[in-house]
Amino acid sequence: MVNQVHKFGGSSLSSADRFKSVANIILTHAQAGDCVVVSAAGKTTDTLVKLWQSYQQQDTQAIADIVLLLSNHQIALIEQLLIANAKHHALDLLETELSIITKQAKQGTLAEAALLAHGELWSARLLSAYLEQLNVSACAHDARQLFTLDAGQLQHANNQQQCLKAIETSKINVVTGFIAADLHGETVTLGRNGSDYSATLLARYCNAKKVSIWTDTQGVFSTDPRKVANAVKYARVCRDQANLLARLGNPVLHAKTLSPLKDTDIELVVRSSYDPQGSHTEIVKLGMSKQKRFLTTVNNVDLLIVDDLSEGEVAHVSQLIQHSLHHFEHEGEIYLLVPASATHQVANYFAGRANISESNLNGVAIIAPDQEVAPLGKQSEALLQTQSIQPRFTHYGEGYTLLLTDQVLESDVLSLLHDKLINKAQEIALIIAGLGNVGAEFMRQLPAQLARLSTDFNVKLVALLRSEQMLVNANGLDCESWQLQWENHASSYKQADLLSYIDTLEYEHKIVIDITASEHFSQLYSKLVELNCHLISANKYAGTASLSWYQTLRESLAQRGLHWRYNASVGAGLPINFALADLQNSGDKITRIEGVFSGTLSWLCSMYDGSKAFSDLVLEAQALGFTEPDPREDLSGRDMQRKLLILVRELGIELELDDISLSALMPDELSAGSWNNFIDNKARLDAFIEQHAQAAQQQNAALCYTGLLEFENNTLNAKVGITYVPKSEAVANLTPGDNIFVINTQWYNQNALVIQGPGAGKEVTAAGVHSDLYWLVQNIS
Ligand SMILES: Nc1ncnc2c1ncn2[C@@H]1O[C@H](COP(=O)(O)OP(=O)(O)O)[C@@H](O)[C@H]1O
Ligand SMILES: N[C@@H](CC(=O)OP(=O)(O)O)C(=O)O
Repeated sequence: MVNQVHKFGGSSLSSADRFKSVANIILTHAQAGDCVVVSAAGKTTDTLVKLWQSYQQQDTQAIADIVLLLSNHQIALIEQLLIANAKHHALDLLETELSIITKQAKQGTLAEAALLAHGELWSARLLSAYLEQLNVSACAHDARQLFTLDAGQLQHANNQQQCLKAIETSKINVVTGFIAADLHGETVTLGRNGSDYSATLLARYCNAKKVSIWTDTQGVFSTDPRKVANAVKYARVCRDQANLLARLGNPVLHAKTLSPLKDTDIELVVRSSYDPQGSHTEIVKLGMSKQKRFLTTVNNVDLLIVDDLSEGEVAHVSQLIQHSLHHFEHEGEIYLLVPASATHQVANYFAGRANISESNLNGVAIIAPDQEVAPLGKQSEALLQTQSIQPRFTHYGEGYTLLLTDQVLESDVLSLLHDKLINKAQEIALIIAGLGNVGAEFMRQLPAQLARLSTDFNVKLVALLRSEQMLVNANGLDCESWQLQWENHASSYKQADLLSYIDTLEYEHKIVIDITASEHFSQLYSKLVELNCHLISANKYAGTASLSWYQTLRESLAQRGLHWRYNASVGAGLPINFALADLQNSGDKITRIEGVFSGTLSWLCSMYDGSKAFSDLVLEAQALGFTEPDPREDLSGRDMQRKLLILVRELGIELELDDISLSALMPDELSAGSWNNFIDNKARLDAFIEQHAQAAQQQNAALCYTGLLEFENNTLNAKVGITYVPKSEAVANLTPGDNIFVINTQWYNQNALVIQGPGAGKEVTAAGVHSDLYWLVQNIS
C-alpha cells in the first residue's frame, strides 16, 4: 500500500550532495511501497528549454554547447553518486540519449515535450540506482506509462489502474514528475512546475494518505523568503489561498496541485529537504485554517484582452504554453495575465480574438481575506508612491489585488510592502498564567497596553490560567470584562489540556506570561518552548532552576528563535535586566553589583530604628501584604539569593543557586517549625536584630540586608546576607521598600551606575511585565 508520496523538486536535487540528503530523507521518512516523485535536477528543465529554443532558431553552435553542458552536469552527478556497473550503465544510457538528441536536432525531428522529459528521467534513474546502491530496494518508473491524457484530459480510470498495477509494494517507487503520455504514447508535460501535480495525482490514484512536497524552503511563507528577510512561515494555509498563489505564478506550489485532492482526506505538506526536522506548512481544506496575507511577485508578463472565452480554453492554452494562466474580468473586459515569453503563442491560439492591452509588466499581487483586499490595495499604492512607483494597471479581484508596474520590484520595495502590510497582520496570542495580586493588576493595565500595540500589531488574549482553572477563547477574550467571563466560563484543566490547546492555536506567535509564583508552572517551560511559545516571567523559579535544565531551555529557545524576558523577576519594574544587557551590548564589562533586591527586607531594615521591636515590624509588613504569606521566606534571604542568581546568569556566568552563599536575617534555629512557633520565639528574632543593629551603630553604619556579586582577581564572589553599610552610602539611605542596584563596570568604575526605586508593589511589577511584553512584540515582528 502506498502510504505516502514524497516529491522532491529541482531545488532539492541540485547537486550530488543534495541527492545524498534526499536519499537520507527517504531512508528515514519513507517505507516500502511509497512513491518518490522527482523533478529534473536543479535548473535542468530551463537548460532543456534553452536547447529547444536554440533548435527552433536553428542555432547549431548553441545546440552543441547546451548538449555539452547537460552532458557535463549529468556525468558529474553520476560519477559522484554511482559506482561500478551502475555507473557504467548510467553513463552509457546518457551518452546514447544525448546522441539521439543531437541527431534529431540535425534531422529536424526533435519534439519539445520528449526533449524536456529527459530532466525527470535522468533524476528518477539516478536516484533509484543510488538507493539500490545503499541497499534500499527501489525501482524507477517513467510516468508516461502511468498517466495518459486525451486532448489534455487525464484518463483517470485508466491511469488509476496503471498506477495500482505498476507500483511495487515491496520497493521505493521513484517516479518521474512533470511528464505523461497522450493516447498515441507521445510525451506530453503537465506544465512547468508540474511535478507537484504529478505527486498529488499519484497519491489520488494510489489512495495514499499523505503527500510531502520537499523543497528548499521550510514551507509556504507570507512572501518569498529569499527576497524578504522578514517573511513569515505559516503553519497552515488554506487550499484556496495556495491555489490563488499558484495561479498568480508563485512557484512554491503548482497551480493544479490541489485539484486531485478535492473531496479526499489526503494530507498535503510543504517542507524543507534542507532541514527535514524543521517545522512545515500544512495545506488544509477550506475553513480549516484562517485566511492569511501573502505578497507574491509578478515578473515579465503581458496583459491580453480576449473577446470571449469558452469553457476549457484557458486550461488548453496553459497546457500549450506549459504555464499556469490567470484570467479575470476587469471593467467589463476579460483579461489574461500571460508570461511575456508565451504572448506570441497565446495570441496565435486566439487567432485575432486576443489583443495585447499592456506589455512588459512586473509588480506584485497581494492575497488576503476578502474584506482586507481593498484597503490593502490602497495602502500598497500609497506605499509604492513613496518610492516613486506608479502602478500601470491595478485590479481588485476575489481575495487578491494585482498591482502591475513598469519596473521589477526589488527586495527593498518588497520588504517595505511586506513589513507594512503583511507582517502587520501577524497575530500574536497571549496566554497569561497567574491572576493574583500582580496578575490582576497586569490585566487592569492590559487594555491600554493592547491599544498602544494595536496600531502595529494584532495581539489577542487567548487564555487566562490559574492553578486549577482556565478560561480560553482562541478568537480572543475581551480583556476588559475578564472577571465576569472567568466567573461564568472558567473550567478546570489538566496540563495536557493546556498544552494541546496551545498547540492548536493558529497564531504566528504565542507568548506565555508567567505571573505565578509556582515552581510547578515553571517546569512547563520546556514544553511551552517546544510549542514555539515565547516566554515572559515574573516567576523566579525557571531562572534559578538547576544549571543543566536552565541551559537546555536556553538552547531550545535559541534553536527556535524564541525570546524569554524576565525583567520583572528582579527589582519589579526597575529596568535592571535592560541595563545589564545594554551595558554588555555596548562592550562594557560588569565587575560588581551590590544592592538590596528585596522590597520586603528593604522596608524592614529601613523602618527599624529600635523604637519598635523588629518582630512587630514583620507583623505589620505581613498585614500590609508586603511579605510572602510566611514572612520567613523573605527573612531567609532565599528570595534575594534567587534574584542575584538571575542577574549572575544574565551576565552569562554559569552558577547554581547554592553557589551563592547565604546568611538569613533571623537566627537559623527559627527557620524550622510552624509560624506560631516562630511567633512564640519572636524575642529571639528581636534580640538577634538588636545585637546586629548595635554592632552596626558602633561602626557608624546601618544594618542592611544586601546582595553582592564581585570579581576579585578573576574569582567570583556571590553572597547575600546582613551587612553594615556606612551611613554615607546610598544603600544605607533607602526609602522603605526601595530596591537599589549599585553597578560597577569597566567604564562606571570609580563612580557607580545606580538604579534605585520601588522594588515591589503590584503596579510597578505589572508594569515591568508590560515592559517585557512591549519589547517582545516589537522584537518578534
Ligand atoms: N511564499 C513563498 N513561500 C515559500 N517559497 C516561496 C514563496 N514565494 C516564492 N517562493 C520561492 O519558491 C521556491 C520553491 O519553488 P521551486 O524552486 O519551484 O521549488 P522546487 O524546485 O522544490 O519545486 C523557493 O526557493 C522560494 O524562493
Ligand atoms: N522540472 C520541471 C517540473 C517541476 O515541477 O520542477 P520543480 O519541481 O523543480 O518546480 C520544471 O522545471 O518546470
